[in-house]
Amino acid sequence: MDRSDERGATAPPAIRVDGLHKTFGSGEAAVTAVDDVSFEIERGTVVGLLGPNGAGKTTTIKSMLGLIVPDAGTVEIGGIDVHDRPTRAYEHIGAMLEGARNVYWRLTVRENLAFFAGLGGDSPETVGDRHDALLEGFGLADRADTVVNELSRGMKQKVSLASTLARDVDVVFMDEPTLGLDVETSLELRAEIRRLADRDDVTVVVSSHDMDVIEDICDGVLVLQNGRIVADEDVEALLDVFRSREYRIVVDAALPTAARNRLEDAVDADITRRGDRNSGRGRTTISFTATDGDDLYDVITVLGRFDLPLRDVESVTPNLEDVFLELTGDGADRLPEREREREREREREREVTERDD
Ligand SMILES: Nc1ncnc2c1ncn2[C@@H]1O[C@H](COP(=O)(O)OP(=O)(O)OP(=O)(O)O)[C@@H](O)[C@H]1O
Repeated sequence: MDRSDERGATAPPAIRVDGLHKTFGSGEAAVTAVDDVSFEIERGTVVGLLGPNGAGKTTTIKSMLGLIVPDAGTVEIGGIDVHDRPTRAYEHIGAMLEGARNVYWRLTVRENLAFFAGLGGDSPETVGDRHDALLEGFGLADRADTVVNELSRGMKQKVSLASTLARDVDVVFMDEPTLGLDVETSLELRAEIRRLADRDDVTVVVSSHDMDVIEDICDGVLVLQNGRIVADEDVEALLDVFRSREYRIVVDAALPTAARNRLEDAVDADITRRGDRNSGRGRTTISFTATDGDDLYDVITVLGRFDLPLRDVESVTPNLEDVFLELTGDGADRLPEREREREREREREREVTERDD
């Protein structure tokens, strides 16, 4: 996105990380947690930092926050190098790293907000309106004078996020912001995170294992694996890449063995069959991932050659979790089983629809 100012100069990105490297320990016990990681995050966007356990997410976030000193590489926040000028760089940064544990349970909700604003150097007089708006936005207004200890887990989590935002922040880091919340509270928090970016131009970096949350609120994702970036994409662009590759074709017949063998050879198709084996009738579902532009035509040609009646051809929309698993290879062998389970669900739905027809 072009962030040029009136003089045509381009504003720096909210975050710029270049050549980050961190190894813990030495000799045989050395573990490289982050290995030459570089990326930029634009202002006013929500970006998910994803990766399997041990991929290097926490080390990356802590390096950005100055809590870990990297062996190599630079981090700039709003164009300011955090190593050279830490106080300036961190002036407008908030972090919610340990959920509800980073607020004071013996203080009231409003006292927590005042405390965290004070830590950032804001005086209570100047932040009153901001805090009223936050309390309102998070549905905490009628609990403003309640001691945090007496609140539910979801409310504590909201107080934690509100405290992170209690001072004027431009960039916010969040680690598993919705972990352990009920569905309704999770949705409220997600909406609030989205509003922060859309309305207040705040940049949000979210680390989460919940792909549903990431798909819901993030503009982009950074996927780490073994300390390296394996994807740095817009969520929609990433889904599009996979969307055009997954196909499912249903034919109203059982497949002859020769056809089955051809399809397995040609596109490594996953073939499931329902119906009466003896009569040869039934329905067969052929799922496959196209690796080049001809694969779909090849499959259709084989089906045509065997005179198999086509019932349905669809391109499958994967969700972010499928994409993540495929990118990281984490649980890759679970994919066919997940796909089969979804196909069984769809089959049940079709049967119900057909019965109703
Ligand atoms: N202080 C440390 N000393 C030694 N090794 C460490 C230290 N911190 C992290 N590591 C190692 O570095 C690697 C990356 O860890 P990191 O915590 O950054 O991963 P992560 O992606 O945040 O994982 P998780 O999702 O499990 O929190 C892991 O192999 C971890 O064991």
